[in-house]
Amino acid sequence: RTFTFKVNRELGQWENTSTIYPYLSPEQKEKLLDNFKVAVQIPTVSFSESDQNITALQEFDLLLRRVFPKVFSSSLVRHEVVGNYSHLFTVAGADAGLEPYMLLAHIDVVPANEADGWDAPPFSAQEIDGFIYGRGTIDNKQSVMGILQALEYLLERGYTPRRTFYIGLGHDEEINGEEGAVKIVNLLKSRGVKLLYVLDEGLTIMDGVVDGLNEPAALIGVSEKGQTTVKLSVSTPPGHSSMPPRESSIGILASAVARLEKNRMPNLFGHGPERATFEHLAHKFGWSYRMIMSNLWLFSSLLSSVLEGQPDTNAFVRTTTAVTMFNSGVKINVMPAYAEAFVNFRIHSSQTVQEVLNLIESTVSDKRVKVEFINGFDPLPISSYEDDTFGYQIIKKSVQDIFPQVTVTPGICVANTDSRHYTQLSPDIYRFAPSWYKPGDSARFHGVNERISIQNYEEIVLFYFQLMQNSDVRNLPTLRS
Ligand SMILES: CCCCCCCC/C=C\CCCCCCCC(=O)N[C@@H](CCCCN)C(=O)O
Ligand SMILES: [Zn+2]
Ligand SMILES: [Zn+2]
Repeated sequence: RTFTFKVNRELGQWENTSTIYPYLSPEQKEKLLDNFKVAVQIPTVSFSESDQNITALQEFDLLLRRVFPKVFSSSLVRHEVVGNYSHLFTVAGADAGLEPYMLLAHIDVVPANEADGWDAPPFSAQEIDGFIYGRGTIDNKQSVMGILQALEYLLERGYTPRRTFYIGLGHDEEINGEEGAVKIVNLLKSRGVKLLYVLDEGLTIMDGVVDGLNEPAALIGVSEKGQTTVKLSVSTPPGHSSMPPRESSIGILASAVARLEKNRMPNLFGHGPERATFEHLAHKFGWSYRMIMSNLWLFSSLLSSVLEGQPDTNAFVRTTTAVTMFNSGVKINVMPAYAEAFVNFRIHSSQTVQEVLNLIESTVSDKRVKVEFINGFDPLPISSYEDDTFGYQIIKKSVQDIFPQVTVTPGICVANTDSRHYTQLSPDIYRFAPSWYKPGDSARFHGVNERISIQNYEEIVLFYFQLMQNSDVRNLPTLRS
């Protein structure tokens, strides 16, 4: 098989849309950092589907109104509160004939506990060595604040968009988005809105994460994995611990769970959009890897075994298995009557929920273990990333404008986002925010020491600033043949 390398669209002539140069003055840098820190300091935590910090969500609403006065007063912007704490902004374009697009982000964060080993309190937004530490700094207040800050600066500088766009800020993404994203989608559907493209949180700029790839790469998520959760349970007669049976309910369940962890789901490298990721990156690898990369499918088993060696790259190549809850036992000297475990699977693009359930059954293969389907959905459709795909090319151009040293390539988002609720509004949904992701950073998502560099936050504001202007082109440039 030979590779086709995509011709860079920047070789074509881009339409001029009276661009406001992406620049931040020292005063603006100071202000945007202050705004971002306050946003991180408000603990907008989603604890569970029935427990959110409502006071914090209300405080966040007031913050947005206070720090983005132009956004909230401009005659071009319509603001609506949806589901009590989510926000929908409609920014009116001058040309009603152009199809609108939409930017998404979420306000809520997962819980954080300083005692887990944070270097700074998780809602302090403390600055250490040029980084702001805090829950939400990369998931996903950098996008919430970055988008609105960019719009504020554009409005300050007299910007009037040509193409209408929407901004949707969900307040419950971390607990499924039923009150936020789902209600925003229903509202837009009732208005007959169709979107040219949607951009949400997701993949990032990977730097030094893949062995042999010496340059940074911006991975635009063109799909996201599906997921399913199953409950495994075992019931055995209770009794005195001085006369235990050969196997306890805990032991039987532990063996089943261990079988699932040991027998991972198949490595499906090359069967989903991750194939395109490596095709686009092949020529960027160091010389020792280049032979492997340029004969990718000849060497795919070698490459896929390298990828499955790390948790983040492993998530790229297979359906992952995560045992997340395990409960049993009531007293030291009582044999437990019942043991249960929850296992969360993130489904590779080339598999379905049903196929994963079948594999679970055959791996557990013990009639004493009850396997119950809790919930799940198939992997999301794959958005287009062709040379003539407007959304993908506009995102790519905006990345290249702000990060000229970065290669842009399609990827697959390993986690889920609010954008999965938008499939009826647009076929082209992308998951990406330009935060830098370096070795070790995977542990910061939902983990300890979540942080972003001050410089990176400024780059994010400029990226959205550029994206809003680039989206105003009527058509993509024609490629030279
Ligand atoms: C070739 C390199 C491959 C590297 C691939 C891995 C890179 C991972 C980089 C970033 C991952 C960031 C994911 C950000 C989105 C997080 C969204 C999130 O947390 N979603 C939740 C939704 C929960 C909804 C309630 N069930 C989730 O998926 O759990
Ligand atoms: Zn998120
Ligand atoms: Zn998250």
